[in-house]
Amino acid sequence: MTKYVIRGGKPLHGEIEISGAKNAAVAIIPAALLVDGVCRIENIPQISDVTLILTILQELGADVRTVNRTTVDVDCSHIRNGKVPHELARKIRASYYLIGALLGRFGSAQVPPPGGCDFGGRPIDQHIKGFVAMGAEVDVRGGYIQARAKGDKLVGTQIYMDMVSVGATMNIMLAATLAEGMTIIENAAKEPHVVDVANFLNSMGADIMGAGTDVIKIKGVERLTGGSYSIIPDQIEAGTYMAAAAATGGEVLIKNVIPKHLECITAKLEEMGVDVEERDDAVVVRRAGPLTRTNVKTLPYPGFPTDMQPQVAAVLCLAEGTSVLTEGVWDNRYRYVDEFRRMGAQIQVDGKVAVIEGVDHLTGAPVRACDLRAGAALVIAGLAAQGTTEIDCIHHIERGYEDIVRKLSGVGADIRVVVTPDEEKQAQIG
Ligand SMILES: CC(=O)N[C@H]1[C@@H](OP(=O)(O)OP(=O)(O)OC[C@H]2O[C@@H](n3ccc(=O)[nH]c3=O)[C@H](O)[C@@H]2O)O[C@H](CO)[C@@H](O)[C@@H]1O
Ligand SMILES: C=C(OP(=O)(O)O)C(=O)O
Repeated sequence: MTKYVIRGGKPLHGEIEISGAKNAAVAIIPAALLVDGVCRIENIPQISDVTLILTILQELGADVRTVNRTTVDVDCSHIRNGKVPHELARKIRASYYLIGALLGRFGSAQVPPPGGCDFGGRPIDQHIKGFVAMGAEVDVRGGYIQARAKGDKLVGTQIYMDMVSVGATMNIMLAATLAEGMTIIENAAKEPHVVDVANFLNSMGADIMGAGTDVIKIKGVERLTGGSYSIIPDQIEAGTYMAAAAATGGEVLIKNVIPKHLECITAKLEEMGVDVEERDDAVVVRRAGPLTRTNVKTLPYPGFPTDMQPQVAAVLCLAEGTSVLTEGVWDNRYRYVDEFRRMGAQIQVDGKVAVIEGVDHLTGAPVRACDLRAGAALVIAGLAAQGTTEIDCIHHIERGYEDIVRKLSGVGADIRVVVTPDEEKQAQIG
């Protein structure tokens, strides 16, 4: 088994460079399926979710060429509309974007239900409602979501989302790009990655207006041709390192960010006594004094992101006083709390509300990452804790953080990857 071993208690000092956004990349790569030409995609994060989604595109016949560490050329001119393989699709949530993209390009799609972090249910009824409104028939047969346009093409229409859904907004946008006429998404999600996907599609020849507001208008076009596009920096990766600096103390310059995207996180850290200085494309996070309690509720953008909820919980565990954390997006995103308790955290959970009693210090312990951000939160807790923390199931963390060990070591953290002898032996045997 591969673990992270962290000897905590060291304030972080130095600089960290943020990679491209996971949640934009895993939608932009499937969006390339709509393009009849070469898309050069830059600032791609090196994470396992990206590798997987690129592999799925290759299985569908896309030509994927690595240009350099963060750039790929994706040519989907000659793709087939095959079934998306189960074993790949079920490993990630973002495989659901293949439904919108293939349906938009070919008028039909066969994609297994998605995977991703387990927060209770992760329904896709709003995605399906959108496809159906545009003239598709959708059912589940033989373990596949089967979607087919009744006519030759999908037809634009007005779609009112029952709740703000990032995934459904982007999936409908993908399906509508090559549809006939105008699609209007009302009550659309406004996340930075929604805007990024719209900008990517527009740069390839789409006609999308209003991304970043709650009404998005997509005028269908005949064809998308190639181009080049650079993915935005990862808001959540940046927020995670901001939380790490807040929890450990010290001073960290976090580079290659869009400070506007971080304001929801910055505001909460400042309430907790952390100093955040905004620069053009960087933030400096400093903490010298004690952390103070606050309340946090996760909400769709520009609210506090649910993908930062476990990481901010790690900081609140060390804040003086009682903090109330409310999860406003998912039913069950507190599965990590038992692992925090192993480190001495005092947290009570009742439904969507967690009450956190700050403690003077956490202590290192063997813990397990149950999902991506829960794993990142354990890293933060381990960095701040006294003693040694061993985190297993780190494959969850590697779905979404490029080079986390190198980046943290670069700011003075004592964190190592340890492969247990059993695994080493297996690797030698081949
Ligand atoms: C609003 C929000 O913060 N969404 C996050 C969510 O997006 P993701 O796309 O996974 O989730 P959604 O935004 O779609 O879900 C938001 C809420 O809507 C509900 N829902 C969603 C779709 C649907 O068809 N039916 C339905 O009921 C969900 O149960 C959830 O309560 O995880 C992504 C990856 O971690 C993040 O990048 C997104 O920022
Ligand atoms: C939950 C996340 O990812 P996914 O939806 O891909 O599981 C995340 O990015 O925080």
